[in-house]
Amino acid sequence: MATEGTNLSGYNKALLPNGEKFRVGIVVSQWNEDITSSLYKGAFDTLLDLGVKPVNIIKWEVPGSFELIYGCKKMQEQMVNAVIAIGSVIQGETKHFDFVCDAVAQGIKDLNVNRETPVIFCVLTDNNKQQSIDRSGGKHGNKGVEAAVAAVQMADLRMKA
Ligand SMILES: Nc1c(NC[C@H](O)[C@H](O)[C@H](O)CO)[nH]c(=O)[nH]c1=O
Ligand SMILES: CC(=O)[C@@H](O)COP(=O)(O)O
Repeated sequence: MATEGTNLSGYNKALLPNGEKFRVGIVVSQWNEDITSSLYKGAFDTLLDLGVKPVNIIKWEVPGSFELIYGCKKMQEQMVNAVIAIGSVIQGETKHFDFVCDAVAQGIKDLNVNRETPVIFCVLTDNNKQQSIDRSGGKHGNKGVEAAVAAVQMADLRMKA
């Protein structure tokens, strides 16, 4: 199902684990900062709503989405239960978009495969700015909210597994 017709901000708190015991690291790209700051706010506010304590949310910034790979790798070493990677990649004139998106997706996949701390993929890969706006607090909701819910669920899974 595409994002169209769903809402990225919808969740049922009663069906989710309590986040009070979790520490969550969030690595945020500075490219398209208007978009990534909205994604971060959605994630931060949702983590608090799910019981994560403010002192247990660690935020780092990196230059661009490509650097999320390295930033998340180092965040995994910070004794956190989950990591959220936040970025916004928007198609330009060249194939650079394809290489950045593929590299980041593969790099974050590798961090999940090769290490124990789950890394949540909260990277928008949009054809244009309006699609990014629609998915970071616009008509389709906020992917940062979706990412925070996934982070708490995966932290809980890791603790049980
Ligand atoms: N065009 C976008 C970029 N490009 C920058 C790269 O992510 C990287 O920082 C650079 O190639 C140096 O290694 N990054 C985004 O996050 N979003 C874009 O739209
Ligand atoms: C995703 C990118 O790197 C892209 O926005 C850069 O734009 P361009 O392809 O026009 O150089």
